[in-house]
Amino acid sequence: MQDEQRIEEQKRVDRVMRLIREQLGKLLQNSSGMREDIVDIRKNFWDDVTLNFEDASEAAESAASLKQQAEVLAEREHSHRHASQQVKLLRKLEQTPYFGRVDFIENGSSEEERIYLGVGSMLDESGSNYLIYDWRAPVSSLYYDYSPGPASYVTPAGSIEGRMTLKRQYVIRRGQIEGMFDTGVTIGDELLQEVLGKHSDAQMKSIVATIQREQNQIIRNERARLLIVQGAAGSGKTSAALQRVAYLLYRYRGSLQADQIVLFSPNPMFNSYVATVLPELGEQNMQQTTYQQYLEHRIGQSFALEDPFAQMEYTLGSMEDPDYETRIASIRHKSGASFMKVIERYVDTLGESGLLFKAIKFRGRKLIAAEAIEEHFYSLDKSFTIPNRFKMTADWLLKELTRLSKEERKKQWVEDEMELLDKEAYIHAFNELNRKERYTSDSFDDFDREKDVLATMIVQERFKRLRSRVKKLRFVDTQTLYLRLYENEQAPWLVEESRLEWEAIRKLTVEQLKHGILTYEDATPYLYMKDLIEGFQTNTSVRHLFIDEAQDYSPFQFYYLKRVFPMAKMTALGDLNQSIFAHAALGNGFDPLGELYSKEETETIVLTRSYRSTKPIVEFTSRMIEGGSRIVPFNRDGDEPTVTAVANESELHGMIAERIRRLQEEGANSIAVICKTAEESLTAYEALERNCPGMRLIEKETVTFENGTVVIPSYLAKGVEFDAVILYNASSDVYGRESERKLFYTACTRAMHELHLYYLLEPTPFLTEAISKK
Ligand SMILES: Nc1ncnc2c1ncn2[C@@H]1O[C@H](COP(=O)(O)OP(=O)(O)OP(=O)(O)O)[C@@H](O)[C@H]1O
Repeated sequence: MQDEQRIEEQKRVDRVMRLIREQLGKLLQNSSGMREDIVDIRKNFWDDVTLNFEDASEAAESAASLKQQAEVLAEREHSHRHASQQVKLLRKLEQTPYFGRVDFIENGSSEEERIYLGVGSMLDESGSNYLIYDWRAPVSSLYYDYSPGPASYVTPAGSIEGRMTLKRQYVIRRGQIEGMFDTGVTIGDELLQEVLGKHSDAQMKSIVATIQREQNQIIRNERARLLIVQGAAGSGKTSAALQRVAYLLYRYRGSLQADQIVLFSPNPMFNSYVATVLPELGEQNMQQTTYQQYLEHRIGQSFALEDPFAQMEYTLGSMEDPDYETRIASIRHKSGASFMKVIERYVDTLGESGLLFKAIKFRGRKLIAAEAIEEHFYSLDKSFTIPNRFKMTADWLLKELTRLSKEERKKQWVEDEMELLDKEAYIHAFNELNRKERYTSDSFDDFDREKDVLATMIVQERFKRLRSRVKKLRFVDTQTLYLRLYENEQAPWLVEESRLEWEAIRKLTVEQLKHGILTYEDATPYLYMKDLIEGFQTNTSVRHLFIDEAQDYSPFQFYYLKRVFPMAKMTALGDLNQSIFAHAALGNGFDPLGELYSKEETETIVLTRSYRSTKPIVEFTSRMIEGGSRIVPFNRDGDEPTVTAVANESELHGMIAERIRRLQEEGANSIAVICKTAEESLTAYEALERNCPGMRLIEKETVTFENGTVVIPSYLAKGVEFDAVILYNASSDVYGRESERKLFYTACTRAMHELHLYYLLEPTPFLTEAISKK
């Protein structure tokens, strides 16, 4: 029976493959014709357009002819784009036409429908029956949400109820069925086993064939304005996020473009790690960025901006610094909503007085004094908001500049520069006068007029920069304004900041700012203040914001992102057990995030199954954290993690090098030696590199994620995974503080198949706990 079914199924695959090839052949032929057409139209564009501007009606006809020709071109180009997308899809289907099937009988019908699922839809010869359904089609959710029995799916027209009689999975490669499973409750454990058991790839993979039910809830959620996903390490948060992007692009095709979706990821290397998932699904990539890149773009050169990794290095390795406790308190303090209120109170007072302006200078002279700008600003009606008053002040300044530029033309420096002008400039002046018809047959002062034009040109050119600076509101001294926020200990906006540590925080911040340093914890408050003053620079074209590793963002940062992207729905994916930033230690998890939108607009999905690591690894790492028993390992077997005590550093390096050699022999594609900090990583790399050829050191600037053997600081390993993880030094003096528990856990959970830990003297208490709780 099994064999018969397989033969039947193979016959269907053969038929579909034949059709794919036929359709592909036709499309390729048509699209090459289309391409020739386009090239032809472009080449002969002007030949086929009749241009005549003799009178108004001829001109109108010419415009119509031009428009028509442009439309033909646009239409051909559109068809060509569509055809080449179709070609791409068929080529993918040619590899694996489909991966699943469900048989479904709708209530009230006697007909059993067979639904085959693939990465895209395909119709039969008649054009009216689906041979393959796109995995994102409404009916396809049956496959992800149900096992055989009563089942339903939602269409735009309502819910369809019925009965699923079969759910089948296929492994098809190059047109041959290599495996076939009829599945029960979950989607093919066999297939999932196979997928998860493989060695890692330098790129994240699409999980389309094995999406789990709870992941499907994330992917297809359309209601929530804010979707919060709290998921255990390796539970597929990032995977589900990327599938969700593909789903949204399909669901809202025609109205949603890939560049209206932005993914905020933890570091630039992560961008390269996930870059192929969407193209693999036949979609264009969304925009990818990091919070730091956004900050850099906004803050520019005005400060020496610290990045989150430098902050992390400090919090992990500078305990000896006398300011350490103050800095940690400062990071925590500036991350919360109460500090936002401080900034708001401060900006409120600036509406009355206290704004700082910069004089507009030109050639070393003050053209407009700071006092004059201040006077103008505060003379404006106070019922206007500060940003509006700035806009009005800028308009006034631009008018002033126009007036001043006229005076400037008479200055000696303009004469001097005129003498240095070349022939082209004179010709330009002549043409300009001609254009304005200033030359008349009886004019006798042409020379003076030419000089005037040249002087205007020179001054205008030099004033361009001034005008552009005014338009960008560069006449406001936001840097010093931010310093003023802290300078006065009695300031009214600080009334509630009476906590003991505040005085120390205030002094430390003044010190940093005076040195031109803007720490990571100050960057968002600074931008918030700047935007409250100058007006928010919002981005209204972005419709979906994805925030991966959401536990690393402070409530302040979330609030800020919401303001910057007011039209976007937000999907925040995180794991509170991996909160490694000092600002996250506030103990209230994602609660502040839930306050961003109303309860009706917010949904939370919890993922507890972990897919990345083998069962022994998940069981081992879960014992390191509170509530770890709630994490359910996927049933995949493997070796127990090893814990090795070493006597000294030279033994440590010898044993790790030997371990790497063995792992490489066994065929591991990716091996990571995970260290706590960048500093420790460098030490490890220098000691190991000689005995481990090809080993690479990953630093915060690294932008590509590749297979191989690497040494990597724990915080950069976030979000990625490796076949084998070697935890470089799990001693108690490295991971001894409670605040380092989650960092240690994050590092260990990067392992897919093997985990090996080493320590000197005494193991970290987290490790002792994991061993003793067994
Ligand atoms: N449904 C699935 N089918 C196949 N593989 C899956 C599935 N869900 C997750 N995985 C695999 O599990 C691994 C972990 O997934 P992912 O990186 O998305 O998890 P995560 O929750 O973002 O992890 P972390 O928070 O630890 O970084 C990946 O290799 C991914 O391909």
